[in-house]
This record gives sequence, C-alpha cells and structure tokens, in this order.
Amino acid sequence: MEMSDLTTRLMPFMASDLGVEQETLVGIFQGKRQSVAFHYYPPCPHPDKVIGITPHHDGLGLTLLLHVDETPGLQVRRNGTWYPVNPLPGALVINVGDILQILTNGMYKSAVHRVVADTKKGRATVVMFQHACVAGLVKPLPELGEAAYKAIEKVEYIKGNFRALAEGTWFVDSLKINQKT
Ligand SMILES: O=C(O)CCC(=O)C(=O)O
Ligand SMILES: [Fe+2]
Repeated sequence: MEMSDLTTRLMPFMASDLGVEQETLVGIFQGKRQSVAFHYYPPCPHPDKVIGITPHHDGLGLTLLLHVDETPGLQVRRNGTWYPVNPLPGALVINVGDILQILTNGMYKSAVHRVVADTKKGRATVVMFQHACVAGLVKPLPELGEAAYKAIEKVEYIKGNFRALAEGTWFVDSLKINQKT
C-alpha cells in the first residue's frame, strides 16, 4: 500500500518530464498487482567466482528496492561499464522496468543491473515490483508519438517475459517495431 502510494507520488514527475497528463501515468499503476522478492546474498571470499544476481533488467512496471543493511553489491551498467549503487540510509532505489519502457515508448529505459557478492558481509534487500498496463494492454502511450513497440495483452506479456527469461533472451526487444533501434 505504502509502496503504491509512493509510485503514485513519483509518476507526476515523470509525466511532466514526458509532457503527458499526470492522471495517465498514475492510472497505469492504479489497482494493479504488486509482487515482492526478499533477497539474501551470503558473503563470499571469492566474489570474482560467483554472482549474486546475473545481469538483467526488470520486466514489470516500476521496481522499488530497499537495502536492509549497508552492504554494497548492486551495480548498474551504462555504456558497457558497471557502476555501484551503494545503499543510502533511508533511501530506496527506483528502477524503471520493461513495461514502463514500453509505455513511455522507450523514453525511459529499464537499466541492466546485477548483484556482486561482498567478501565479508552478507547483504539483504526487499524488492517490490509494481505492475502496470493500460486497459489490459502493454503498449506505448499514444500521446508519445509513433509507437516503437507492438501492443500486447498484459497476460501474454507476462507469459512471453517468463519464456524469454528461461531462454536467456529479452522479451521487450522482441516487441520493438523497428528491430534496429
Ligand atoms: O537485491 C538487489 O540489489 C537487486 C535485486 C534485483 O535486481 C531483482 O530482484 O530484480
Ligand atoms: Fe532486478
């Protein structure tokens, strides 16, 4: 509940950045499902030989991540370089997911991230995934110009996303209308 309130408070900023009505972006999350994941990464004396979470981007709408302790480990990739996202007391890490990338017609991108182990300390996180769609569909908002992604039913999107994950591919990429971009 608190997390969906936070999403409702964040979306007007994104809406004004994109030049769309606030209600539109707030509405895509309203009444939608939430899922939660609890992670614990044990310490490892050889962090170069293990991976906490393999590189991926989140498949749903918006991800809100709470660091339970002060152990670092989350990294985000930009232009081929990994950057640490270190815990800040009292702060949440907010990640755009693939559905939000599609709804914003690619104007907001879901970032590739991974978790590496710490040599000395374990690390715990709580991650809340907010689902989003428009009238049961995952598709770019029409206000954002010519669609760069195909429209798909939300249930088909979820199935396709799981299938692609199992195959090691990115479902969001298969929905691109111009595969070269
Ligand atoms: O635990 C973390 O820092 C990241 C977790 C994550 O990326 C995920 O659950 O999708
Ligand atoms: Fe993730």
